[in-house]
Amino acid sequence: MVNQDPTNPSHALFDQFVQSQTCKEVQRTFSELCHHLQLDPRDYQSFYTKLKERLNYWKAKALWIKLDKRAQHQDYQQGKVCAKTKCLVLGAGPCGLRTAIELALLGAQVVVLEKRDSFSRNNVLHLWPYTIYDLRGLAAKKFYGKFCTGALDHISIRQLQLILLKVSLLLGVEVHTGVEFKGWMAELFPDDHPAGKFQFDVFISAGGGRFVPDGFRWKELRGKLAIGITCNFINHHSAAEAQVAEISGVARIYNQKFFQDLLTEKGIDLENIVYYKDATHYFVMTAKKKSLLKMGVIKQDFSDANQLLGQANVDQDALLRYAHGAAHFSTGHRLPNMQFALNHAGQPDVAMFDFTCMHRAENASLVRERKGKKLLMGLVGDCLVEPFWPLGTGIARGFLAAFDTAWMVRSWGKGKPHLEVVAERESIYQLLSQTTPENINKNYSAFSIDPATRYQHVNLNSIKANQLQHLVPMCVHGPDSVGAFEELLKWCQQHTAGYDRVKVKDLTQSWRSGLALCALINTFRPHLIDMSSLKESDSVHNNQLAFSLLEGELGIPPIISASDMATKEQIDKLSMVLYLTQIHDAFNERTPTSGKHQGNGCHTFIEVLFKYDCCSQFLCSQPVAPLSAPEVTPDPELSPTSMNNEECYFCGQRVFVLERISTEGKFFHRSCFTCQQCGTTLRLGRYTFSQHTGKFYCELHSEQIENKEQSPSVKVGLSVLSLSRWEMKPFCCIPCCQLVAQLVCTEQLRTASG
Ligand SMILES: NC(=O)C1=CN([C@@H]2O[C@H](COP(=O)(O)OP(=O)(O)OC[C@H]3O[C@@H](n4cnc5c(N)ncnc54)[C@H](OP(=O)(O)O)[C@@H]3O)[C@@H](O)[C@H]2O)C=CC1
Repeated sequence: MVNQDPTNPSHALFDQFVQSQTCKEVQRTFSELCHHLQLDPRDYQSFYTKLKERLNYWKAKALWIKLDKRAQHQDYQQGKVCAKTKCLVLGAGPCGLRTAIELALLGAQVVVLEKRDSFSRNNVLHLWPYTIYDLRGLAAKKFYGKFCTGALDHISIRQLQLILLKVSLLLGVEVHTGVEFKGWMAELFPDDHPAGKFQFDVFISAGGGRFVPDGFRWKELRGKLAIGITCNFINHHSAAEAQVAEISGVARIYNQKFFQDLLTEKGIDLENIVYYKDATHYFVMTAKKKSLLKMGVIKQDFSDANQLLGQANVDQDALLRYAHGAAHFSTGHRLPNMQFALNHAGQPDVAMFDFTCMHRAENASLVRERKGKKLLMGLVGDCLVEPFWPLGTGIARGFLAAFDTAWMVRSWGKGKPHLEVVAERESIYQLLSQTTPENINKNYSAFSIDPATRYQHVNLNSIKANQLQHLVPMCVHGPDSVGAFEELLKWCQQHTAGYDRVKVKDLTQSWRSGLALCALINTFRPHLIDMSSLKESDSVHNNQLAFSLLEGELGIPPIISASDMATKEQIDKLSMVLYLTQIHDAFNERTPTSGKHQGNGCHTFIEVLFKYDCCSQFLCSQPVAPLSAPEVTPDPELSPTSMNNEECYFCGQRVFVLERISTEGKFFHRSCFTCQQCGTTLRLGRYTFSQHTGKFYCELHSEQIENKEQSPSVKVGLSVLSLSRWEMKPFCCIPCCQLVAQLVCTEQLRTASG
């Protein structure tokens, strides 16, 4: 090669690396380059710097300029911000690799595991303008000269993975292929793989739609049956093939004649079709069930989509004929020599699937304890939100989530309290499903991992830490928290000592009769309670009195009902700790005015507890009111709901923290969470929520409701209903049916690989 120094083999190796066209080749040439330059790729902190120093080659320099520009962004703080963070990324799909790059730029040690040992996906992805800009910034064109030339706005998954793999390796990411992550117990396969020794404090799953790690919950959202077919034909790159125009999306309502002719000529009935010319000739179409049955592609009609499209019910040869016929016709019979490309299994690359059903994780992050240490977990890509093909959102939202995840890891690396890290991530996650090319910021050059550069109207605090207690484990064993509990106990003992029938020995049983709580209140507000009037046996009354006073005077809501407190076999220690902590903090604002004791107790338990993530679910959502001299004697019979702002969404009754569950931003009793139609108890991971009616349904009735709501006179009405149920809010606001029809149908499959 003319451009390289013939005396320097590293230049040739570098060229080979840049031009490699398979995953294996990239890994091999990279390893040879490292070997030649005497670089250890595991030396992640200085690998990139040393590589730049040792590879004095103008072609490489052009690449460094691009990567340096990105790396110098202030968000990364010169790669120091996550210097102590160790991240395991599962999946070397486009989203896993894109995330890995950002984590490496933050200075983290990053290991990627991928169970496949080759990149074999021919399907073509539509790229939103910002993703094109982003990939250009990562020197995509240096690795793939044809990247988005002219008006092209798509790329094959395989090619995209190759680009991202190369950038990842250059930035010091360790990528292992042919390794499967088997879960926390079984860890890796093969089980003796060296990556099994990697100790990490951040785990990012980018394993695609089928891999969701333990701890994350999914929502399944169903729309109208829609059957997608993808197929790839070999691109021989002949002049005749070059002449054939791409179809960036043709929908039935715009070209009735085209679809009618296709039906007449071939018996193929489609809603729409897209054709992209890339490494392959790639087609994606939505086919009507009736024509698939008629053409013998689907053998038997079933109402269940899984059964309908199950392997046993599909005639593969008929499917090939169907796909071939549609592709041939739609390109005006001008594509010569149409041979199917092969998929990773060596079979003709044709797939038929149901894209009616979408999955979406309820949360994008959580914290777990693993091997005695805190582990931050996050989801990106299809395992976070399965893309709705007709909107072509896969990569665009996948990359946004990758940046958001990197922002989360940055906060983690900076030592932000765990609950706050998760709360911020979840606040940002709320925006993802509503993002469109139109409503993201347009200044692409300013895009960074900081969400404010990309989303309009970001509120990093829209979800509060106290709503996320289930995502962050409680640590009651840490030495500091044990100390804090003892200190709290001591404070309680100090301020209840000397009261008749009160002996505080612990933070649970000693409080059952309610007398200890009343004594605590009496110490600080003696005129609120006449202790002599209380009977030890009347524990429900005593507890109710104490709870009402504490809520009315201090704004501290009870965590449990008075009767449960009196009769429940077990009193939850941590709940009590946090309840008493709030009382402590509220009373600590002031010293006792009179009563048996003077002086305040200990310092802030909450701080210690927060430090150890003893979560804030029990903390009052309003600031605790400072104690003021009461004007009136509170009524001991005060209704527990009278000051209640935590009502069950279903029954309207008070829902105590300990008995409540929440989803869709609503709080309710576990027992009230039932299907609106049949009363079956619902599970958090399996229900349908209608945004129209605000009601919850079981799987069976979600379909019936959907059918009922479908108006036969306005067919797209169902799509509107479905889209709104999938929280694509901009669509539901469009009043004009025609406009909706246009949006749904033109977008459908325009960007289909999504
Ligand atoms: N057919 C298509 O057209 C597809 C398109 N895409 C596009 O790519 C976009 C981004 O996808 P992305 O989220 O990155 O997901 P991908 O599916 O592209 O990548 C995930 C990778 O992780 C691998 N994986 C899954 N489980 C494990 C495991 N336990 N251990 C190790 N590796 C594992 C998967 O292998 P395996 O696949 O063998 O499970 C896959 O190679 C999508 O939104 C979509 O646009 C993605 C997938 C398919």
